[in-house]
Amino acid sequence: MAVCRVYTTQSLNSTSSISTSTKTNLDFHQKHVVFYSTSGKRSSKRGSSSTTTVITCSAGDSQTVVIGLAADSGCGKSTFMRRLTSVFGGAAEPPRGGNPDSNTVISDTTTVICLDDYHSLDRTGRKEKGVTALDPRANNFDLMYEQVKSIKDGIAVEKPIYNHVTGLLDPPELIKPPKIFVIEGLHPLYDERVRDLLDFSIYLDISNEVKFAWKIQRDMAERGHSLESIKASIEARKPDFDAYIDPQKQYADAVIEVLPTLLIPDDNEGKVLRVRLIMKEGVKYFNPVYLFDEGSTISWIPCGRKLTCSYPGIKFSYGPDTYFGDEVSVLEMDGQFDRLDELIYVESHLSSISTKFYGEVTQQMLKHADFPGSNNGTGLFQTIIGLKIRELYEQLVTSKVRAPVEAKA
Ligand SMILES: Nc1ncnc2c1ncn2[C@@H]1O[C@H](COP(=O)(O)OP(=O)(O)OP(=O)(O)O)[C@@H](O)[C@H]1O
Ligand SMILES: O=C(CO)[C@H](O)[C@H](O)COP(=O)(O)O
Repeated sequence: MAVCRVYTTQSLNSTSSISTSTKTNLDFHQKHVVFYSTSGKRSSKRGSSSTTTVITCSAGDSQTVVIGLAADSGCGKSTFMRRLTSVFGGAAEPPRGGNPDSNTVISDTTTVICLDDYHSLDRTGRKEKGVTALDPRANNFDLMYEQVKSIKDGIAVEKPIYNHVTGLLDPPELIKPPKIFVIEGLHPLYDERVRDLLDFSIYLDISNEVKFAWKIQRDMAERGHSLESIKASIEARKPDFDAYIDPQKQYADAVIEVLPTLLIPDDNEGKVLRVRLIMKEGVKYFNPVYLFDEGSTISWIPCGRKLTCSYPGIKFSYGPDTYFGDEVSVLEMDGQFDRLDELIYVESHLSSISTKFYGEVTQQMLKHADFPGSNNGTGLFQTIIGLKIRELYEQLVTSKVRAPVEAKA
């Protein structure tokens, strides 16, 4: 039996609204049928209005795994996504022939959407109402929930697009259910209904000092912003970041925390990083990585004959802990690698890293040696989480395939 959803999109000036209803037993047999009946004019220009009705159906046999990646802007989400899609193979590109300013990235197996597309207020609308994009009032969580649920149910959706170039809400784009659907952005863990749809979630927790250093590097060097304007933008976002973004980390299955190094006393350069991978215990299909001996508390300096280290060296730590009242395992790396090919030495001492062959972590890291963070724990832990997501996907799919067979027996 097909399950169909009917979307009616209306946009007027700086706001947009999409209403949905679900219908079963409709006589649609194809998997992702999309019917458009458009009344009014579809347009991205301010001051115009448009109405679009879209019906999408699913045959009900989908196996989409949904992953949430939360972080503030400029905290490495895109870099992480490039590492993740690379683990699954194939190139990741924006939708072909679509809006050139689309925020979506698609590969053979994964579709990554940016939750900025659920801003309900455009740039002018936010300014008029005096709210930031981090404020839940500037975002449409009902639609986010409806559409993530549809994709999980195997139903294609017409997702809005927030255009970062113009600051306007553009006409929607068609998103078909992929094998792995990643929702990345400011609020993937904010709304309980959306949170409950996630098969796995990650929060990138970048400390203020490091965030500032990265922002300067990108926005000054690549975007021509002044130091004062970067400082002002970080300060202006801080109250809403503290109120709405940061608290989401308590819900994440894995948190990658990035802090200044402890190896250099009073370091304020922000180049050498202490990175902590905080992994919740008891998450289905996710077994935390460990160093040497599962559950023990370990401190390890790998520098010496097999790993070349210059000042200030490298220190790993591992052990059990609690995080927001939950039991977790924490793997920490402070310092940076001099020679990435020697990472194999470290990899061989890590267990439960979900590789398919010896040295796969090192291979992935070498493949993307030019990505930011490849010489430290950010790149290492993002790569490992990518491999864990691949394993989780494979186990989830296997369990779904087995379930009906077992039920019959
Ligand atoms: N691991 C890292 N080490 C050093 N710098 C990094 C790291 N990750 C990201 N950066 C810096 O931060 C910038 C932003 O990274 P990226 O584009 O991946 O973040 P984002 O969260 O997707 O940003 P936005 O939401 O603004 O698009 C990069 O250009 C780089 O300068
Ligand atoms: O926090 C952000 C997430 O990327 C952006 O600032 C937000 O989406 C608003 O975008 P813009 O600044 O382009 O209007």
